[in-house]
Amino acid sequence: MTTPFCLGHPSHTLLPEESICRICGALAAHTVIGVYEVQKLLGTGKSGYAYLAQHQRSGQPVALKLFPPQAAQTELWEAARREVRIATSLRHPSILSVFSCNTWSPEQKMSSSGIQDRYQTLSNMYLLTLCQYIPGSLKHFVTYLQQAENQRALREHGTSVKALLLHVLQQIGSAVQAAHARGIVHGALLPGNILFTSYERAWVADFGLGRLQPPPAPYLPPELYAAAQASQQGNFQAYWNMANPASDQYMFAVLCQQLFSQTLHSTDYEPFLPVLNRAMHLKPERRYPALSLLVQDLLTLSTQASGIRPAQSPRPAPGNQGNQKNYPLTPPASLPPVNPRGPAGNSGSGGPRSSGVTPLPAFASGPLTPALPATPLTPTMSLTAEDWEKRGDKLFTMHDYEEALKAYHRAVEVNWNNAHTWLALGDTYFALERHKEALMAYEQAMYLNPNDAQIWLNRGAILDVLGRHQEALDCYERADQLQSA
Ligand SMILES: Nc1ncnc2c1ncn2[C@@H]1O[C@H](COP(=O)(O)OP(=O)(O)OP(=O)(O)O)[C@@H](O)[C@H]1O
Repeated sequence: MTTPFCLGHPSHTLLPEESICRICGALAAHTVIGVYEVQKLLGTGKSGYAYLAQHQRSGQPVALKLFPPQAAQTELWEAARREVRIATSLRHPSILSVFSCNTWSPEQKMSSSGIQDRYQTLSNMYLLTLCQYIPGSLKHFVTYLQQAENQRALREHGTSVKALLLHVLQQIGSAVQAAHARGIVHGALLPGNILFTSYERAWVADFGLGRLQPPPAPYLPPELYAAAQASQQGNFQAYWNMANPASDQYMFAVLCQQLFSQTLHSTDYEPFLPVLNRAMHLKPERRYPALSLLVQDLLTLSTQASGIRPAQSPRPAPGNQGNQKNYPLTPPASLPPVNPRGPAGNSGSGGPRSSGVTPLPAFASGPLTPALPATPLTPTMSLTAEDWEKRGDKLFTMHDYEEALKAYHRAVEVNWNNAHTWLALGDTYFALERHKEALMAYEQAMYLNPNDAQIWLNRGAILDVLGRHQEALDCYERADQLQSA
C-alpha cells in the first residue's frame, strides 16, 4: 500500500485516514469528496486551496475549493451561499456558476455524501464549493497577447491586441455589472478569479465568495483599508459589509491598468489613463456611478483612437445608473467571432456562437478529457440501450452535455427500466443546470432502484441546489445507510 501524502507544496506524508494535512492544511491526494476524487492542487487563494477533482463515474473535471474553518468567517458562510446561488441564477455568460456550495467536514471522508450540513461542530467544518474547471488563466491570456506571432495573427484577422483586450474586459465588466444589478458585490476582482476557456472568452469566478476576505494591495481600495485591517484581526464581517460596487470598480480599474501596461505600448495605453484614474479615485463618490460607464468610456476611447466602430452599449438613463441591468457583450467590429464552448454549467447562457470564421486558438482541454472517437452521432437503429449509454458517457466526459442528453434519451427509449441510465440522464440535466428535470430523472432512477446510494446522493445534491436542504440531508443520510449496510 502506498503512503498517503498531501497535495500541498512541499508535500507531506500523512497518516492513513488523514484527509487534511495537519502541517499545511492541504487535502490528501485522491481524497474522495462526494462523487469527486481530488487530483491536484490548482492554487492557493486568500482563504483556502483550489483543487482539480474528477467525477468518479464520468471523469468530468471540476474545480473544488475548500475554505478552512475560522469561527468568525464561518458566520458569513450562510450569506456567502445565498449570494453564490443568486449569482449562479443570473446565468450570465461570463459568471462562472458554482454548482455546489456547502459545508464539509474531513470526518465525513468515508461518508457517501461528503457534503454535510448542520450536524458538524463549527470547529471542523469547511466551506466547500464545486464549479466548472476552466483551463485558462489570466497569465495564459497575457502571455498569448505578448507574443509577436500572436499579435501578427490577430492583425491578419483584422483585429489587434487592444481590441481583444477590450473585448475581454467588456465581458468581465458585464459580469460584474450584472451582479451589481442584483445587489451582489464581488469583493475580489483579482487575476486568480479571471479564467478563460479561449483567448476571447473570459469568466469571472468567486461571486459570493470574494468578500469572505479582503484582497491584497494593489487591489484593495483605500476606503477599505480599515475594514481589511479589522478582518486581519478576525472581524471578517467588516470587509463583507464594507465592500461595495465602487470598490469593485476600483479593483477592475487596477486589473485594467495591469493588463494594459503588460500588453500595450505606452502610446496605446495613455489615452485610457484618465478613465482609469477616475475609476481609482481615492474618493469612491468621484468614481463612475456604475462600472458599465467605465467600460463604455474605455470602448469609446479605443474606437476613437483606432477608427473602429464603437460597440453599441447604451448608457443607462440618468438616475438609473446604479441599477443598470446589463449591457450587451458586443465585440469590437473587427474581432472575429469564434465559438469556444463555455463551461457546461453555463452552456444555456447565450455565450458567443460560431459563425464559421477561422477561430482564435482555444485552450487545450484539461488532461482529464480523452478525445471522443470520430463516430457520427446519427441514430443507428441497431444500437442497444447500453451502446447509447456508453455514447452518452463519452459525450458527457467531453462536456458535450446537449449531445449526451440526446444519447441518454435514446438509451431510455430503448430500455425504460434501467435506473443507471436515468441516473446518467439526471447528471446531464444537472450539468446543464436544468435542475427540475434532473430531479425528475433522479426520482425515476430511485423508483427503479431505491437501494442505490449514488442515486440518493445525487438526488440530495440537486435538492440542495433547489434550496430543499432538509430533504437533501435525508437523502445524504439514506445514502450513508446504504453504503455502510
Ligand atoms: N474554476 C477553476 N478552474 C481552474 N482553475 C481554477 C478555478 N478556480 C480557481 N482556479 C485556480 O486556482 C487558483 C486559486 O484559486 P482561489 O479561488 O483559491 O484563489 P484566487 O482566485 O487566486 O484568489 P481568491 O482567494 O481571491 O479567490 C487560482 O489562482 C486559479 O489559478
